[in-house]
Amino acid sequence: MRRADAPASSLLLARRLLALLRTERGWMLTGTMIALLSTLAGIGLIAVSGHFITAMALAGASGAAINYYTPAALIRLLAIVRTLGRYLERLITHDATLRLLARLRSWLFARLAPLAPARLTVLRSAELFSRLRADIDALEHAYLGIAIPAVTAITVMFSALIVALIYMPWLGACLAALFAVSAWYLPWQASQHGKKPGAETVACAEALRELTADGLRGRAELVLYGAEAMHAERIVKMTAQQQQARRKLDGLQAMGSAGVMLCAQLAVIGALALGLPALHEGTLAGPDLVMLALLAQASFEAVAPLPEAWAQWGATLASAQRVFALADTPPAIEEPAQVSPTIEHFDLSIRQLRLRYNETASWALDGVNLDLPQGARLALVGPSGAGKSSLMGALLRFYPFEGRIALGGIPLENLGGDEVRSHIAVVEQQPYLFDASLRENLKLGRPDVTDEELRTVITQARLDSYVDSLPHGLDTWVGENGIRVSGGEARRIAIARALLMDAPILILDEPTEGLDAVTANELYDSIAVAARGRSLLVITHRLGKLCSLVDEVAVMRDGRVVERLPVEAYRSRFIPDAQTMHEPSSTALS
Ligand SMILES: Nc1ncnc2c1ncn2[C@@H]1O[C@H](COP(=O)(O)OP(=O)(O)OP(=O)(O)O)[C@@H](O)[C@H]1O
Repeated sequence: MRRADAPASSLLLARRLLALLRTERGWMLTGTMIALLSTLAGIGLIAVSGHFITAMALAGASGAAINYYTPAALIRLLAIVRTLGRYLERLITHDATLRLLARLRSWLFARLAPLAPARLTVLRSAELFSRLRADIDALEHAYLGIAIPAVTAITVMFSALIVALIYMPWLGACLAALFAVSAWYLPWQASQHGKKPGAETVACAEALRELTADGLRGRAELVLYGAEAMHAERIVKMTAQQQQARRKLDGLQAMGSAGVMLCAQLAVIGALALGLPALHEGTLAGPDLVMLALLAQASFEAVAPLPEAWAQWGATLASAQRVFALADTPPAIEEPAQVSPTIEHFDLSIRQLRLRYNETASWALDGVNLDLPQGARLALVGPSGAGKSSLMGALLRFYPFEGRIALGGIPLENLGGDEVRSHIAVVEQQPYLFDASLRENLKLGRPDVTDEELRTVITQARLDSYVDSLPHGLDTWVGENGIRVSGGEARRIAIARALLMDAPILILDEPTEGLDAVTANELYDSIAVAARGRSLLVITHRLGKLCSLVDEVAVMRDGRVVERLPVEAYRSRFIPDAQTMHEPSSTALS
């Protein structure tokens, strides 16, 4: 049953892939046609040249006069078509490939974006990266490595058969048999035997990427625990396994190529064996025999790439299957069918909110009730695992939930995810800085922002002296390979980003966690400016000096808000000396 299903699903995958790439079909078709034309011209050149040289030799020997001009002109034409065709083929097919790549990547990215973060957290980043890169590359290779060789080989075989049948039907039959062996049997055998090592190579490559990425991320721990050699050993073992599988594949490919070459030589022998008697009988001219033998041999040049193309086909389908499976994953959050209603005010109300990360997990939020009226300033405190970040995830419409959250009286389910997030600015504990300039990083939520507006928020976020100290100011590269950004600076950049968003609600997730007292102190001013005129929700384990930013405190424990009280009452409960802010330990809350 499974076997009967397989071709249908392969066909379906191929059709879906073609449909996806239809916007580029003009370029693809042009490239294919030019590739075909230049291959046919190359084969024609060999056959016609053989014919011409033989005819000239025979004419020279017998002293007969022959027409030099027509074949010489034809040879020149074929040579020009072949040379120009090769050049144009490279140009157009590579351009088409790059277009395909861009189209596939942007398509997949657009399909993945709504899956973040709820659906993508189940995939390890290396796996996701591998799918985005290697699988898309494999799909893009389908055009250059499979479609063009297949179309070219089929057309060349068909043309060679017609010519052979016209001159010698038996040569046609002989060629048909040899084409069947080289274009179907050998590639089929290669693909059957190549399945296992092929899958192994892909799996090893993925594992190697994961191992390398993991080793780089955890390099400090590897050095600290003296485990570098052990990690390196695992990489070496995996590389050896990959090389072993690769060797098997290379062996199969070499055997396939040798088989095709053998078929080409057999075709020449066949042409001569069948043609020589005809030559003696006078039913076939000498130049025609040479032309047929050369044509038969040259046709196999077009057949030669087929074993690899065939082997590639299985890997391409496997890649297509993985990519489509990922792209078809339904988003965790369903967007409302109708246009979001206009929000009149920004009161937030949460009732009986429950959230868990999968069907079998325990509830991360288990009946949260909380109000954040417009303009209110509230701190949400609680020990690790109490559910503070989960509450933020639900508010931002990242995760599905039970119960009710309403923004301006409108249930979140009736608002689009982007609509909700456009009203809530978040300053994360560890803001991500893209591998780009500071300007690009700041403009993330507002690409159209003017330099003047940028300057204003930079001043408000107290980033001005930092920006002035940078070698290229706002154009300084700050991402992975750029300058080092301290925890405090990164937080300020995030605050400036949030200010640019101009959202009525601001959420700060552990805004001073990991910062020294001086840096944290400096940050309060920036936060106070960012919070002005907005509802503020500060998420933290320990309130500390953040209490100066809020009026009330909600205490979370075990997925619920267990208490809400004015900030003074909260402080007096835990802090005998409010000036030094001895810790209101999160465990003391429980
Ligand atoms: N992406 C996730 N997948 C599965 N479980 C999760 C995920 N995120 C959080 N949890 C679980 O949900 C519960 C609440 O975690 P959450 O991160 O919301 O708490 P928190 O109060 O923000 O903790 P912290 O202050 O340490 O960040 C915990 O039991 C945690 O293990």
